[in-house]
Amino acid sequence: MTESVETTALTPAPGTPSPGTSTTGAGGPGQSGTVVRSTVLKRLLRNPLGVIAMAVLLGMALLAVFADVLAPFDENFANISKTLAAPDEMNILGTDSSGRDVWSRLLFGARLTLLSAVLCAAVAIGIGLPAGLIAGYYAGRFEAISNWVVSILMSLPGLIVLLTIRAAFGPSVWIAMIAFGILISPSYFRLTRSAVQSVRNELYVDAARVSGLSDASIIARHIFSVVRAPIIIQTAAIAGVAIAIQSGLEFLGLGDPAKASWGVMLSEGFKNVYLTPTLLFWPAFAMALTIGALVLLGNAIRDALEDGEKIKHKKQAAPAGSTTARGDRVRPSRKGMTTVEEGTEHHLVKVTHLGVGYPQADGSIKKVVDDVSFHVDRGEILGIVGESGSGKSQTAFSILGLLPDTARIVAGSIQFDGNYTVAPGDTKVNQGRVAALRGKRISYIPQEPMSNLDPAFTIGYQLVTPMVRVLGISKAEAKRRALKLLADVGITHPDRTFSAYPHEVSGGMAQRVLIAGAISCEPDLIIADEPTTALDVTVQADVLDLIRDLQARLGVGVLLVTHNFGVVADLCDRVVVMQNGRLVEEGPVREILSTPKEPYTRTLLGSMLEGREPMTMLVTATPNGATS
Ligand SMILES: Nc1ncnc2c1ncn2[C@@H]1O[C@H](COP(=O)(O)OP(=O)(O)OP(=O)(O)O)[C@@H](O)[C@H]1O
Repeated sequence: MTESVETTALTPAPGTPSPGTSTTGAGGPGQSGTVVRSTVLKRLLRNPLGVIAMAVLLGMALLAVFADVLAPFDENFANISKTLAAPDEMNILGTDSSGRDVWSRLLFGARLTLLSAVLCAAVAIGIGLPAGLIAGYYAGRFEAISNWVVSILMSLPGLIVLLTIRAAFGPSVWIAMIAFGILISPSYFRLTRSAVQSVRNELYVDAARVSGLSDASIIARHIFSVVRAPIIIQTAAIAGVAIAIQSGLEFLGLGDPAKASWGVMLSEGFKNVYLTPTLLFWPAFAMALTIGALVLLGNAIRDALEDGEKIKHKKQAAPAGSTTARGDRVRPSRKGMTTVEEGTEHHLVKVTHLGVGYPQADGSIKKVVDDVSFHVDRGEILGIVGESGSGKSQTAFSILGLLPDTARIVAGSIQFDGNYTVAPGDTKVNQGRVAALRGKRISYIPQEPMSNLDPAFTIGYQLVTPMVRVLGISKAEAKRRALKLLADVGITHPDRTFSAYPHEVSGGMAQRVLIAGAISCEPDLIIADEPTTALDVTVQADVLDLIRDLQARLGVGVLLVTHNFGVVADLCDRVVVMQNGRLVEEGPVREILSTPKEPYTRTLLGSMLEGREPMTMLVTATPNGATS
């Protein structure tokens, strides 16, 4: 997830297992090459059909662009003494019933026909793509209204609408194509919206949000990349349909007779089909060639995108971790402490009587966090422990400002470094304030490392981009820092991991990458949500060691969400025990472990000692908070 920057040099912790020993993939031993993605264009050029299609379309485009130069006559120049003439030196494809040169009209017709197809596709994309992106990403009211508009547009009889527009505005091909573009924009809308919906809730999108990226950046970087390919394929098909529709209208005699187009020529040829069949053949041939090339190109692009990956062998990079990980830690001056808002006690994070709830169908609000208070200071690790569904993540997400839209703050407040991100009486987290903190002063280590990395980008890219944006450093500098960070978190071959895609590394290595990203902006607070749950047991200890080591070196505050008291005992200074959304007990870890006061804490501890993980309800809570 987070991708940001570390300016310090970290020394691996004594006792930290040999980096990379527990990982596979890019850093795995014995790997002789790295999987890389060849570009779509290269794959397209290797497909003969793709090359033919591109050549045909390029040829058509060149003929259209240079029509003025290549055409021996004006499109409407008529030699009435030479009608329906056979091909000769002057008129290489003959003349039509008005004595106009067929070759010249084909060239000018190509210009009009291709431009009108481009206009139609541009209008459809211009409306459908942004609307689909917004509706898919934000959902809510915009999506509901868009769905209505789309349904209305789709229920309109297209041909009748076009005929009406022709009657109202005259035989303009441009107006007809704009109207047709609007009529087919729902196809782009629906395509885009469903593609966005499929990734909207991916963890790497949440992770990008946590790393401080704005919605616009997330859409441009993570969401748009998902719809780009289908849009290109669809455009090839739509352009072909636009040519067919436009020519069809003109064939019916609804076009502008003053302009040469393939449709007008078809109509003219049809009238004289018995006298000069070639008049019909040439525009039909040009249309078939162009539409066929568009269809083939769409297929070739689809094949190129589905063509997976190839193995590119390259020299093994020398291990960099051992050397680059060494060095004295120079922690640059931290952002100044902000002023403490009046009437507050200063802590790094202070949660006071927090309540979070979700409105129910009957109008009531179901509280999932109820009257929870705790604080985290710099340099300490606070654990929030509790069984599944006890409200740990909802509490952490309240601090991160990542609660779902439907969630309500029903009570209490949250302060970060003295300033309210949820002020008393607020019903929502102050997104303006939290967005400025996320990725910079608050970072997040997620539960599932793999889902929090965008599969479409290399690990290096995902580390470098936020550094460039947040720290304002050059790409080269960001790359240098990223490589060092990767070495610092115990990755054996930072170079190789840097250029690897997420699917090429193991879960343990991905979690190390995310930890590198989380510390890269020197945050004041790291929120780690079950950071080891998704990992192999053999890797869990490594990752916990790493978090402990980094926390001690950087002096940051850590809020560790876990259901596992073993992890708390291993890592935390203080612990908060939660059950059914309420805080059951709080105190120093040693104290809670040795003399737990509450029965629920004892049960939770008991399950740990028995080696069970308390993932399910252990104790039934009574309404007053007591346990049975
Ligand atoms: N979007 C939502 N709408 C309604 N209820 C929700 C929503 N998200 C979470 N909840 C409820 O909030 C309660 C607390 O959930 P939370 O995710 O904080 O639990 P948790 O202690 O972190 O559990 P886990 O370890 O399984 O993640 C649960 O009962 C859950 O069903």
